[in-house]
Amino acid sequence: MGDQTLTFPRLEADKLEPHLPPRECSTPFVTLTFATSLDSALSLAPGTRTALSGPQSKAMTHYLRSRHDAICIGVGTAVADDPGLNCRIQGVGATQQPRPVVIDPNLRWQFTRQSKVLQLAKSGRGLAPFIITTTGTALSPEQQDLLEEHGGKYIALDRDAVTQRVQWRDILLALQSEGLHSLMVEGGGEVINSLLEPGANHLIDSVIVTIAPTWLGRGGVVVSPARRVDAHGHPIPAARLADTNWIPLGEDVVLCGRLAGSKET
Ligand SMILES: NC(=O)c1ccc[n+]([C@@H]2O[C@H](COP(=O)([O-])OP(=O)(O)OC[C@H]3O[C@@H](n4cnc5c(N)ncnc54)[C@H](O)[C@@H]3O)[C@@H](O)[C@H]2O)c1
Ligand SMILES: Nc1nc(=O)c(N)c(NC[C@H](O)[C@H](O)[C@H](O)COP(=O)(O)O)[nH]1
Repeated sequence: MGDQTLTFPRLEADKLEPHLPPRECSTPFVTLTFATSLDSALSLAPGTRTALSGPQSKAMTHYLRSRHDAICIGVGTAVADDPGLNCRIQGVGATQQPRPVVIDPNLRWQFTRQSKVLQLAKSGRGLAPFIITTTGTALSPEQQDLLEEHGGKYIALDRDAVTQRVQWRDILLALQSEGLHSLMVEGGGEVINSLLEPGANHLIDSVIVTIAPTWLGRGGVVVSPARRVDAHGHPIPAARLADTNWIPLGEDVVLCGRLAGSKET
């Protein structure tokens, strides 16, 4: 996403305010946010990064980062994007950077000293990641040293016995015990779809989606959570937003809301 400093106008920031974590929050506040095409795609293919946001909504994403303690992605995104995961809003200094969190249960991410997130941590323009992995996974001492040298660490959590995934509730509790009280979940597809499933979506406090005026076409990484069924086994919608606010930003529109039927914001 480039390296220049970004600004986000106060007028637009005020419109987002009802959808953001309060300045002080004790329980973890979870914001789900991503950029999507008109056909619900996050990128053209799993291993590639696709620019969807225009300049104004890109600045908004960095403004959102300035308002959260931590930002979370899955390992698929870490591998595809070599992300920076810092905040480049003008005036946000080294002490106000969000903590990157990468969910990597099987330690697929082979980060190096050259990885963007570690370079930014080294130069004081961001923080090194906390990597969520699973209990019993063998850590490489070299990777662990490299991560800790930059101020990051591994956090090992148990897998859920049924799904074999790490439960979102456990991730939030672990982050809370690290003093991280608001989390911005950025993607990718598997992370977003798993968070939108019925067992987890009650944990989402706010949803902020950038919709770009483009169709990426079939074969991309899409946001499309598993369907639910009613008592008769008939499919019903997976989730819906309530209290929506549509904010045009350049050629994009930003859709804010909360999940209908989930906890109050
Ligand atoms: N447009 C956007 O806003 C946006 C945002 C983020 C990523 N992306 C794109 O999305 C693509 C990557 O998406 P993806 O679906 O391939 O990967 P992903 O980033 O969702 O990572 C998937 C991996 O994360 C782990 N994971 C996710 N949820 C888990 C859970 N609950 N428990 C345990 N492990 C879990 C698993 O190992 C899984 O294989 C890339 O192309 C990236 O550029 C786009
Ligand atoms: N808002 C937004 N608009 C986009 O057009 C786009 N492609 C992403 N993508 C998000 C992204 O894939 C992950 O959140 C990154 O991996 C973060 O990377 P940076 O810190 O920006 O380097 N996000």
